[in-house]
Amino acid sequence: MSEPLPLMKGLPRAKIPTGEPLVLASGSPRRAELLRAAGYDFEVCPAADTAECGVPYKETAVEMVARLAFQKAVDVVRRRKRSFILAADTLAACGDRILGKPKDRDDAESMLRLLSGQKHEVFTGVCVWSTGTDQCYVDVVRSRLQMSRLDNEEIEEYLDGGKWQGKAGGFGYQDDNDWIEIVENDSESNVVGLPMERFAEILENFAKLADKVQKEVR
Ligand SMILES: Cc1cn([C@H]2C[C@H](O)[C@@H](COP(=O)(O)OP(=O)(O)OP(=O)(O)O)O2)c(=O)[nH]c1=O
Repeated sequence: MSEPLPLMKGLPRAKIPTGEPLVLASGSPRRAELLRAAGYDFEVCPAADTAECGVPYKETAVEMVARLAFQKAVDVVRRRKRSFILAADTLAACGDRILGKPKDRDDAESMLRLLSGQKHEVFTGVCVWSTGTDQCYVDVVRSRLQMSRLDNEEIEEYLDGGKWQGKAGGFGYQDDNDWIEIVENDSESNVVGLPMERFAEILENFAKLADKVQKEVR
């Protein structure tokens, strides 16, 4: 088995406040790996792709990740009894462009060319929901990053390797090259899909933070 990445070490863990089983409402291998590395027991129950629908007019990246994390949680809440559900959504943003997962290699290439040499941001929206107490909380964590200037050869080689697939912005911070530096909010786990430090804080303060959800929302 390969060594865990340095960013998977020393991650915080907190107790699930309601005692319900933790359910990860995401098919992201990174999120599962982060939770596992921190020592959480959990089950994976990904939200349906249709939970990521809707293109509201002039939505900001913060609004979008919050909405998508909430929609993914709702989708799984409808199917689960007595669970503590965790959903998330990650997007990159550069200038006024919001970058999701690339549709194909060409899309990934245009994202990489846009990010090359640029400061940019990664936002992760997190939604936690107790089905027992019907309480829910949504939060967004932002990290600022700097991408090195990439030459054509580096871009082609990265694209050929296929690691861009399934990653917002077409690039993985965890992929072993040193192209990206975090310049603000040093949460590596946030950048790769789940802000573990914030998640632990939310669990510790859930009773104070969470709002009661109207039953009709389900
Ligand atoms: C910016 C960045 C994102 N990512 C990943 C995290 C997420 O898995 C993915 C963004 O896509 P998401 O839509 O947030 O998540 P997902 O499709 O993988 O899973 P699900 O919808 O079931 O929750 O990009 C990295 O792995 N490394 C990075 O550096």
